[in-house]
Amino acid sequence: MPSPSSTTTADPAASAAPCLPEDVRRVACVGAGVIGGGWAAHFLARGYDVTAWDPAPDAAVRLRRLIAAAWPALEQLGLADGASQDRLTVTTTLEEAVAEAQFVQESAPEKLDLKRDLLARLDAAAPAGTVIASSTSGYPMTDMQTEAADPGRLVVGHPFNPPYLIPLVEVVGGERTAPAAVDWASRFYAVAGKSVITMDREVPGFIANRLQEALWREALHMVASGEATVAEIDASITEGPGLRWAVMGPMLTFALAGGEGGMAHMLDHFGPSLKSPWTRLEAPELDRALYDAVVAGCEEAADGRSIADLVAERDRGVIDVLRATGRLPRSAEEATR
Ligand SMILES: NC(=O)C1=CN([C@@H]2O[C@H](COP(=O)(O)OP(=O)(O)OC[C@H]3O[C@@H](n4cnc5c(N)ncnc54)[C@H](O)[C@@H]3O)[C@@H](O)[C@H]2O)C=CC1
Ligand SMILES: C[N+](C)(C)CC(=O)CC(=O)[O-]
Repeated sequence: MPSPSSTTTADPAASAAPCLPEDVRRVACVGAGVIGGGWAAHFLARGYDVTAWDPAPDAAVRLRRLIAAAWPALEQLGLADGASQDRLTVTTTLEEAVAEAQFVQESAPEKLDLKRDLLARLDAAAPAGTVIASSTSGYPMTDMQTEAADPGRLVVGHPFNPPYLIPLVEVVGGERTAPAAVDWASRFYAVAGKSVITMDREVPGFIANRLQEALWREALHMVASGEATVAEIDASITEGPGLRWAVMGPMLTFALAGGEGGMAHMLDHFGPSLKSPWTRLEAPELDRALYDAVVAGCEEAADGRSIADLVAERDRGVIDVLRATGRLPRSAEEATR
């Protein structure tokens, strides 16, 4: 859990927020599907009180089921003192959910008009100054903050699925966001156990999603043109570059492709031959045939495993990778060293 308020000093950069990031105790999660539920699980495991609201009639049941399914993985990661699924309150109105929130994470469907209206409602209902973050996977905050009375406190806090296991969150403001709100959110996420990349401008697609989109575009293109199957695309990453990327990003990985000469030799050696792939890449048409091929390919790849089976398998695998790469202690003995 974050340290108590007496150990922190006032920070003028965050003076608009009602409390310091280290002092947050109550977080609201608005929208409680895959990502909102994942955020709720993360914040509960970190010892926060969580209030959640979602308009779907079965939302509370779904949310509690998602958190219960995530909890074994979270126990392996190590729960904060006092962390409990019982610290979740599912409210019947949005206003109740955010009334006492010290931070709000919005994870509603990716529809621009919906986000605009919802962020304005959250802004009207949340305590003055409380920072409100959107999980959007691509809308610039400038486009979402248009209806809010206090757009200065609205930021993007883009997570990766599942937010309770993948450390990264990308933080960026919009044209009308106060820089102090971006700083506050970045600090809060770090206190709450996330790895934070803070952008100083609205990068289209943020950073990680922009990279994923390039890969995904090519994957779809290859399926559409019959160049590769869904299974081959997945295996090409899990049996190939994906193994390296958990250890070292694409830049340092390719620096090693240059041997002793590092990136300079890699560029001298391969640069001219790499230019042709960059210039021939094009976006595929997501037509019915491609849609069906990708869905059927994924069903075949799942080979009878349910979504719940795959979630559990992914969670176990990610925890193993976090351990193997030293991001988590490898054993109970190492944890106490
Ligand atoms: N699924 C993913 O891998 C990722 C999604 N995101 C972003 O997270 C956000 C949520 O996406 P998912 O959780 O995947 O969607 P989802 O469809 O699983 O969940 C959305 C939830 O929002 C609720 N909802 C509908 N209308 C609402 C409203 N007016 N106010 C509040 N809640 C409402 C729905 O009942 C549903 O439970 C989107 O902005 C998405 O781009 C970000 C990172 C990864
Ligand atoms: C598919 N997606 C664009 C919604 C994915 C993300 O935004 C991040 C992730 O979890 O990979």
